[in-house]
Parts: sequence; C-alpha cells; structure tokens
Amino acid sequence: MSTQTFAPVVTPALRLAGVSKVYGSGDGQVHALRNVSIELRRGTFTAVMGPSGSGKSTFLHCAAGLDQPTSGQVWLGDAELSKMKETQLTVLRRERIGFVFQAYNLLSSLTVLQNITLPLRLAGKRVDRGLLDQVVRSVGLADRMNRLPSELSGGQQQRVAIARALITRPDAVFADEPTGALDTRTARQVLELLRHVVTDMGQTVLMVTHDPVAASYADSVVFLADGQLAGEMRRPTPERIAAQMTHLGEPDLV
Ligand SMILES: Nc1ncnc2c1ncn2[C@@H]1O[C@H](COP(=O)(O)OP(=O)(O)OP(=O)(O)O)[C@@H](O)[C@H]1O
Repeated sequence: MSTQTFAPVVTPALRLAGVSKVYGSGDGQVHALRNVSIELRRGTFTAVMGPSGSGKSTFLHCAAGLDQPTSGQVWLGDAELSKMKETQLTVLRRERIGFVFQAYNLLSSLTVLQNITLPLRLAGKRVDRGLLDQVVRSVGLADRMNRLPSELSGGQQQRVAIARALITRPDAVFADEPTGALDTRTARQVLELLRHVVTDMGQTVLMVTHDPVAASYADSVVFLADGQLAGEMRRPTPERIAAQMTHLGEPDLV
C-alpha cells in the first residue's frame, strides 16, 4: 500500500484573481486596476503603496467588497465577493471585515464601549466578554470605556476604531491611511498596535498608505503602478520602500 502525504490546503484570507476595474466609458474610460492577482495569507500584515492615482483605493475597495470589479474574482476566505449582490455584501462587510479609515468614523453620541460593540449590535450578536476584554486591553483603553469620542485624542479615537474593527473577529482588517491624520509619535503607537494585532492576535491586515515608515511595519509591501502590480517587498525598510517609490515615479518620500 502506498502512502501519500498532502500538504494541508490553507485557504488564504484574501484572494484576487485577474481583477480589473474600469471607470466610465468611451473616451473617458479609466483603467484603475489591470489584471491584478494576489493572495494574502492569514495572520499577515500587507501594505499597499503606489504613486497617486495608481489604483490603491480601488484595490482596497474591490478587495473589501465596497466596490465590484469590472472583471476577475475576489474571495474573502471561501466567500466569493465578486458573485454577491449588494445586500449580501453589506452583511459580509459588517460581520467578516474590519475597517479603519483616516477619519475615525466614530459615532459622536455613543460612548467608547458602545462604539466598539456597535458592529455586534448591528449584527444582532452577543458581546463575547472575553474577546471584548482582550481587545480593550490590547488597545489600552480600559479606563476610557464610558467617555465620548470628543473627550479623546486623535490617537485614542483611532484605537477605538481599531477595537471596533476587531470585535467581530473579522477575516481581514482593511486600513486606509490609518495614520494620515496623526502626529508622528501617535502614528507610531497606532502602527505598533496594528503590528500587535497581527503578531499576537493572528489577524490579517491590509493597509493602504503613502508613508514608507508606516509601510515598514508590514510583513510585505505590494506596489501598484498604473493599476498593475509592480512588485512586492518582504521585510521592508523605509529606505528601501522610498527607493522603490522613487523608481515608480513618486518623488522624494523621505
Ligand atoms: N469613481 C471613479 N470614477 C472615475 N474614475 C475614478 C473613480 N475612482 C477612481 N478613479 C480613477 O481611477 C484611478 C485610480 O484611482 P485610485 O483612487 O484608486 O488611486 P490611488 O492610488 O488610491 O490614488 P491616491 O493616492 O491619489 O488616493 C485614477 O485615475 C482615478 O482618477
């Protein structure tokens, strides 16, 4: 009898296959993404960089089910987003994806605790006390739970947004310029938190950024140029990222 061993098949957290996105029609057509294929393993931190207009936001929107590609497929785990109707996508985004934006998007009339647990309430799910405690401890806000967002600093508000993104145990967290509105020191704390979320909590994070220092916190950086993948850098450093960006046509980043 022959024995065969198979490598375990691990579904990636996110997979894009031949994704293209065209805006407009006729002479006004813009090819924002051209045949992009990529896989993100679970528990990894990936930064997306590229010159202005290279397609970073379009990539994030297609990957997170905020927009549908013109052609190609997108999978979040085993769910094919590119086949879903808007109502299904709304549920998937709420229950399986965490979002962190530059403008924290907290509800001003809700406390920190109510903001963090809002996605669960919207989904009609119970709050898992153990996870809530872990998330609140991780983001360092245990003594601020009953405050309103307006009583917090920008960095603290972004940490509330990160806690809210984690509370559903999403398949992936998508961050769009999460440190864009923060000073250097506060930005570093938020980036260290995202790093911790990946290394110690096993989350998968995809972050769009213009900042080579922010991107250097990731495991790898994916570069876009003119809507196409233009390389990947593992174990990135700010200097190597800036050099690559200059090569792609973005002047003087550091
Ligand atoms: N809704 C839209 N309608 C038409 N064209 C669009 C739309 N959204 C984006 N584009 C175009 O698609 C291309 C890619 O845009 P995208 O916003 O994805 O780039 P980006 O890399 O995120 O840019 P930036 O760094 O400046 O934010 C650009 O040429 C942009 O003008």
